[in-house]
Amino acid sequence: MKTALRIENLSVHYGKFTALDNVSLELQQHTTLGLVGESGSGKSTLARVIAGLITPDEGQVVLGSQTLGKKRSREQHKMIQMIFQNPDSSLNPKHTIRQILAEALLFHKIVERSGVDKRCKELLARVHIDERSLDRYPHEFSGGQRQRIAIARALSVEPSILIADEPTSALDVSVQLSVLELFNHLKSELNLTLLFISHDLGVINAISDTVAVMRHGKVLEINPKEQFFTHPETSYSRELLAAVTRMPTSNIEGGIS
Ligand SMILES: Nc1ncnc2c1ncn2[C@@H]1O[C@H](COP(=O)(O)OP(=O)(O)OP(=O)(O)O)[C@@H](O)[C@H]1O
Repeated sequence: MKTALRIENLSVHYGKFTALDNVSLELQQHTTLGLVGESGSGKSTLARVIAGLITPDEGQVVLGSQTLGKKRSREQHKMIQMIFQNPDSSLNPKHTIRQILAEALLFHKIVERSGVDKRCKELLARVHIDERSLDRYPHEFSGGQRQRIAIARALSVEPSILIADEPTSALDVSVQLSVLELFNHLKSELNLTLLFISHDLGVINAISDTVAVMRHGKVLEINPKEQFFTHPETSYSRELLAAVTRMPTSNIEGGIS
């Protein structure tokens, strides 16, 4: 298996508080790394550093064979896309879905202007939204549909790595499952590498190949999913698993039984 992304000795301090403490890990190509940990453990900070939204105080992010500097090129930005808990943070409410997708497609020169419409329709089809919705505005969709549109927007620039930070936490359980199925499907269809953050171990089980556990800004454990769920390495992981009193059932491939 090839390494898609490597992070080396990352530290981030907010004043005197250390949010990331010398974190190193690797994302293997075409796999999903599920990142778990209690609130405040540094998961979002790590995601934001990888996406280039925060500059770390120490350490580096290496994409393939390129070390990403403080100022990323447009091409480097495009390769790592992020999806947030609240899809509205990436969907301009004043723009139609067509405008939202077209802006990304043209900015990153993915298609010529004449090819925008066709590509917008393909992107919507990919996330199972009716192509006739292109002239509607974000508020005209449900939360689950808005998250699908945010995923289409992220995919529009053809990234190799997708970071999803609690993308299903704000959704109803039934909608959560369909969005998770979509991520699993897109991963295999588009050969994506995923970093998927969730505090929900049921979700992590349904989506991950590998699980990493964070606490107090450090990665405590990183292991194949099966090993994490059956033979967790640290007492903290055992506590996390013991704290789960109810796991949702799923029919997602590789999901919860
Ligand atoms: N801009 C900031 N300024 C100061 N402190 C911050 C800032 N952003 C995050 N923190 C602190 O850093 C720590 C890690 O935050 P982070 O959002 O990375 O954790 P998390 O594991 O994603 O938590 P959650 O699951 O609640 O989203 C928290 O204690 C948070 O309060």
